[in-house]
Amino acid sequence: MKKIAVLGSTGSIGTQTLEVVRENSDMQVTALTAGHNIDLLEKQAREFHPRLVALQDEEGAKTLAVRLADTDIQVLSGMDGLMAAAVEETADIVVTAVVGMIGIRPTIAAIEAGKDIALANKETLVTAGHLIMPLAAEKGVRILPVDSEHSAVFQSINGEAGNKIDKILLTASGGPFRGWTREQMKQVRLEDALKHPNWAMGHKITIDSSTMVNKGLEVMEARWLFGVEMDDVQVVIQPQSVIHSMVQFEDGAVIAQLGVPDMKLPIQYALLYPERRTMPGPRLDFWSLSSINFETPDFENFPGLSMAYEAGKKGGTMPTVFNAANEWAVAAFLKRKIGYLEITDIIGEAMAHHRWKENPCLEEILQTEAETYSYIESKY
Ligand SMILES: NC(=O)C1=CN([C@@H]2O[C@H](COP(=O)(O)OP(=O)(O)OC[C@H]3O[C@@H](n4cnc5c(N)ncnc54)[C@H](OP(=O)(O)O)[C@@H]3O)[C@@H](O)[C@H]2O)C=CC1
Ligand SMILES: CC(=O)[C@@H](O)[C@H](O)COP(=O)(O)O
Ligand SMILES: [Mn+2]
Repeated sequence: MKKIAVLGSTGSIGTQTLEVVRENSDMQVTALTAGHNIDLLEKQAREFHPRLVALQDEEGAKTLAVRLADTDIQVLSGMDGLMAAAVEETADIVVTAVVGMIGIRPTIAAIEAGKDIALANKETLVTAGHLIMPLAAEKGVRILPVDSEHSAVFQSINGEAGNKIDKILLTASGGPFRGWTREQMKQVRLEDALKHPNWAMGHKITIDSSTMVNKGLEVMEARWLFGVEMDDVQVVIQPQSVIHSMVQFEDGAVIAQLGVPDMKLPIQYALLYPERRTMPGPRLDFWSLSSINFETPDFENFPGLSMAYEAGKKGGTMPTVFNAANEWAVAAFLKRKIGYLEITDIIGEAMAHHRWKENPCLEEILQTEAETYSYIESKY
């Protein structure tokens, strides 16, 4: 029996993880967490019978405890609840499906407790990869990628132990504004940015895809997961999101993973690795697929991607500034408090203002996040 804790179970990745669990009778849920969605968390708790559930919202957790009083499920709240779910003793693997760098502390706690990590929460690796990867190695736990591109790379290097990666070719859809100029993007509304061409995802990552910041975060994520340099990761626009990513080896061979855009495959692969198992759903039909296209990324009109390379190459606290500024700006854009182009303007301003530190510890990462927020709030 595979015992699974899901951090962020009410979100896009969380609910798809539970669909995978529903389809596999040898999987069992040990803990579930959410931010505020008390109704869905209660429903999930009643269906999957975890030992504990945690809600970020303290008041909501009190209500949930009353609602679940007829069960033996423990109800916790806040960061303590998230941490307890991450280290719940019976779990083998923790799916990190919370959004944002709030995931750093529970991910570190889970690794310290010896749990394998099915990692969706890319912001954690971007900001704390230099702490997490060595810790995982020391504890002998596996960091199994859930992000579709990283799962594709992981699948492409399966069986290639000992062979050096020459280049990771990280595919990007280009988002809803592919081919647009900054001038055209001035009028972008929230509703436009939330229309991803190929994937149905949570709001934050959908906005990140539209600005190409998602791809920038993914370049940094790949650098930590696969132990390569930033310049060894090349972004390739593949508008249909059919090729999920590719790896070029030293002899020039390129190995890719393809499939329909469906996150349940990378989720199941991470949970069952190295086993592949039947999965219901549509398949790629090469007879009806008219074309697979490629384009070069537009670094000028999508400065979020250039700034991500700059932040990743600088290292230290700079990826945290890049990420924290983006989290702040996307949250403000989702509340219609800033315009679309201000998202990347804010990231640039925060990076230019930052006093850089090398090799930050956890406290310094969280302090950098707080300082980045205060700087932006003093201006916006
Ligand atoms: N969606 C996708 O297809 C993909 C997502 N990812 C990554 O996976 C992660 C999750 O993305 P996604 O599922 O889209 O996000 P969602 O916004 O759909 O879900 C986020 C989950 O985290 C919970 N949550 C939000 N804020 C907090 C908080 N402050 N404390 C505790 N829990 C919180 C939410 O609870 P509530 O519902 O109560 O708000 C929800 O359960 C992100 O890092 C994203 O980049 C990577 C690849 C693909
Ligand atoms: C499904 C997934 O992994 C997302 O990160 C997706 O890749 C976003 O699409 P973009 O390629 O548009 O960023
Ligand atoms: Mn992705």
